[in-house]
Amino acid sequence: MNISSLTRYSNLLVVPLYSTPPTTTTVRCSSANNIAIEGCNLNFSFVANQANAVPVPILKDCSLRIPSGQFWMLLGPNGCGKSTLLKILAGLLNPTSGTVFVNEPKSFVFQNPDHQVVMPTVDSDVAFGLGKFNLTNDEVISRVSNALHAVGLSDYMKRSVQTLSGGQKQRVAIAGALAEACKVLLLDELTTFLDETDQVAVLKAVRNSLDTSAEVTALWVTHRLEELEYADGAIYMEDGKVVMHGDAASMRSFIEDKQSVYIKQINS
Ligand SMILES: Nc1ncnc2c1ncn2[C@@H]1O[C@H](COP(=O)(O)OP(=O)(O)OP(=O)(O)O)[C@@H](O)[C@H]1O
Repeated sequence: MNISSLTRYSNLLVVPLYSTPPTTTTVRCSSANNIAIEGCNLNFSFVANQANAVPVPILKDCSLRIPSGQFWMLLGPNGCGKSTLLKILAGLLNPTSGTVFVNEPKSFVFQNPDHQVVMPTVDSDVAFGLGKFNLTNDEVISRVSNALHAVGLSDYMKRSVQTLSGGQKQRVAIAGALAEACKVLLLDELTTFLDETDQVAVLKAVRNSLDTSAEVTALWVTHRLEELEYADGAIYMEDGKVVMHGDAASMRSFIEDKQSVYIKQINS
C-alpha cells in the first residue's frame, strides 16, 4: 500500500553545504529553492518503557539536504537510525526537535513487498490512489500506463498481483506513487527480501523513474553499499549521527577509506 500525500511538513528552510572536515559532514540551514528534502538538526528519542521514562537518543542532531530530481541513498550499519530518519521525513514520526521540509506529494514505500499491493490486478493497484483526482477514464489509463512504463512493467497491466515476484510488487508500489504525480519517493530497504535479479530491477526502476521525470526525487535506505552505483548522492550514518553527506563519488571514496582502516585494524 502507498501512503501518499502525507501532509505534515515545516516551513521551507534551506541550506548550502559548507566545507567539511574529513570524516564528518555538516549541513547548515539557510535558503535555496531546488531542495526537495531537508532535515535540520533533527533529534529523536524513544522512551523505552513507562517504568523507566528516561529517553533513549536515537537521532543526534541530524541534518541533510537533497536536491530535486536526484536519487540519494541513506547508508549505515544496522541500528544506526536510517529507518527512523526516513519515517521522520515521511511524517510517520515526529522529531523530538529540529525541522523537516519534504516536497509534496510524497510517498513512503515499505520494506515488505507483500504490504505494498492492495488490489487484485496490477493496473487496478496502480490506479488505486487516483480516485481523489477527479480524472477522466482516459487520464487514468494514461497515468497508469506511463507509470508502469517508467518501472518497466508495461506488459504486466492485467496480471494478478498474486503472481508477481517481490521486486515486481515493489515496482507496482512505486508506479502507484508515480501515477499520483508523487514528487518524493521515500523507500525503506526495498531490496531486503528480494533475490539479486529483483534487487537490480527495483533499483533500475527507481533510477529510470527519476531519469524519466525531472520532478521526482528519491531517498533510498539501504545497508548494501554496492547499490551506491545507482545513486547521485548519499548520506552515511553511524550511531544516530550523519557522518558523511555528499555526491556518490565522494561517498565511495569515504567508504573505501573506512574499509581500509577497518582491514588494517583487524590485521594488526
Ligand atoms: N519503537 C522503538 N522503540 C525503541 N527503540 C527503537 C524503536 N524503533 C527503533 N528503535 C531503536 O532505534 C535504533 C535505530 O533503529 P532504526 O530502525 O532506525 O535503525 P536502522 O539503521 O534503520 O537499522 P536496520 O538497518 O537494522 O534496519 C535502534 O537501536 C533500534 O533498536
